[in-house]
Amino acid sequence: MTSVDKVPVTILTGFLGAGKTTLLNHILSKQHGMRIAVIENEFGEIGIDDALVINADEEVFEMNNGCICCTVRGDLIRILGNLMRRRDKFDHILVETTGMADPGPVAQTFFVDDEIREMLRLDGIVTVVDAHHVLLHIEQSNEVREQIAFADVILLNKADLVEPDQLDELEARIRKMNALARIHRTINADIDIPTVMDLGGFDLDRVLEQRPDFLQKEYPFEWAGAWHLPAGAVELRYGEGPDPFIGAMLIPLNGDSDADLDKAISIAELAFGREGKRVSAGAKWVPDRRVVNLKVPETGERTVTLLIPTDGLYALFTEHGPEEFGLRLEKAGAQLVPCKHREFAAAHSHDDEITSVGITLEGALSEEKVNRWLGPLLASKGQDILRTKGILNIAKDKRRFVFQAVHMLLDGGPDRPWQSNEKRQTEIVFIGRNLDRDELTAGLKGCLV
Ligand SMILES: Nc1nc2c(ncn2[C@@H]2O[C@H](COP(=O)(O)OP(=O)(O)OP(=O)(O)O)[C@@H](O)[C@H]2O)c(=O)[nH]1
Repeated sequence: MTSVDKVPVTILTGFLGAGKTTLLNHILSKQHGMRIAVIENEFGEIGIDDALVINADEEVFEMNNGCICCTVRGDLIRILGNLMRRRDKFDHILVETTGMADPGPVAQTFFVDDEIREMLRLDGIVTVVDAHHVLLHIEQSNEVREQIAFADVILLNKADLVEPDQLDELEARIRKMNALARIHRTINADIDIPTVMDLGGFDLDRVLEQRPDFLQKEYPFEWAGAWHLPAGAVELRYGEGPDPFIGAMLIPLNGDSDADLDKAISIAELAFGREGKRVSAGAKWVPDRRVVNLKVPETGERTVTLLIPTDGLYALFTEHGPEEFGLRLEKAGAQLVPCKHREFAAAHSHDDEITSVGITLEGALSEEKVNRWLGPLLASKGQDILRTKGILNIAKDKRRFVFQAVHMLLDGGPDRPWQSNEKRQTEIVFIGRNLDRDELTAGLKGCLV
């Protein structure tokens, strides 16, 4: 299949509340003659975006429960595969990521999966930037920096909320993070569709130049070594390291070929995805198919005794390279040298501090009480509460009240009437740091009539 026949894909990214859905709605409502299939990935305990995306003829596929760049990448590949069986129905695919996604691994999907690469081509990464909040986000979020660095096109959105000279400064700052992206200033993500949808190809060479390991698969461990180990006790010694606990796993190998190590790698990948067990200093470790979390000492060294069941070849996988925490194996005071070892690109990590709290509540709310609760709540906690979205059941109103906020900027109003087959209930989701579920739930309950 030539590049022309392949279906173009656009990845739409940008931090929480930057304006991705606004851009999506703009694209879906314009007459551009393109038939677009949309794949959406939402962060948050309750999916509200459904209510915020306009009804369009285009097909929208939702992916919830996980971030597109990690756990649901398999889902993305499956949905893309299904779409390709009906490829006569559309001309372009748009993948909207969550505000928390690192676009790198999503983009990587289009280069490393053979079937996908055969049928689809990444047209580009479009990053929407919230001009009003982006400086705060650049400081706090690695994902935002990645979203800007990977972009082919950047929309410097919400230009109406920022003075022109501040916009100039912002643009200069972003330019430093990505010298080649095309930057457009927008209000309500209002932009010519070809400017974002017809870029003619994601610039893989540019990305490879900046990140030579872009196409390298990521692993949940950084290092593996193979040793011939004698049956009985072997000492594993280590010292201070980069994390309070470091995961490790010992697996018997059938032989010392690359294929044998590859087999062990697959086992270790699965095991590192599950919760590990802890062993304390001085404890005995009998190798099984579980990861052991080694407690790292604040000073000095620790020893864990490995009980090797039979003479043979074993592979030890570790979350960090051995030199990072002084790891070595010893038998009767003599160091054992691995017969081979391999290094792996480590998986990216997320800002784990950002979580979501979803609340569903029956009973009608007083609009006045909601205003009295929500406004001050967002004003006082606006630094921590990054994003709020909700569908409210307001007393004596036939219509749903749909609202959303980015930090403390609120936006919303009455929406369509509640349907007869629909449960009248309030659904609200908060995304941010230090969220107190009980306090938020109590606050919402206090708005009941
Ligand atoms: N003032 C102003 N508000 C905007 C602009 N663009 C979008 N908004 C508002 O910003 C809020 C968030 O916009 P969305 O498009 O939902 O943002 P998003 O990136 O899809 O948000 P998540 O999916 O939660 O990450 C909405 O209330 C929009 O109406 C703009 O250019 N100016």
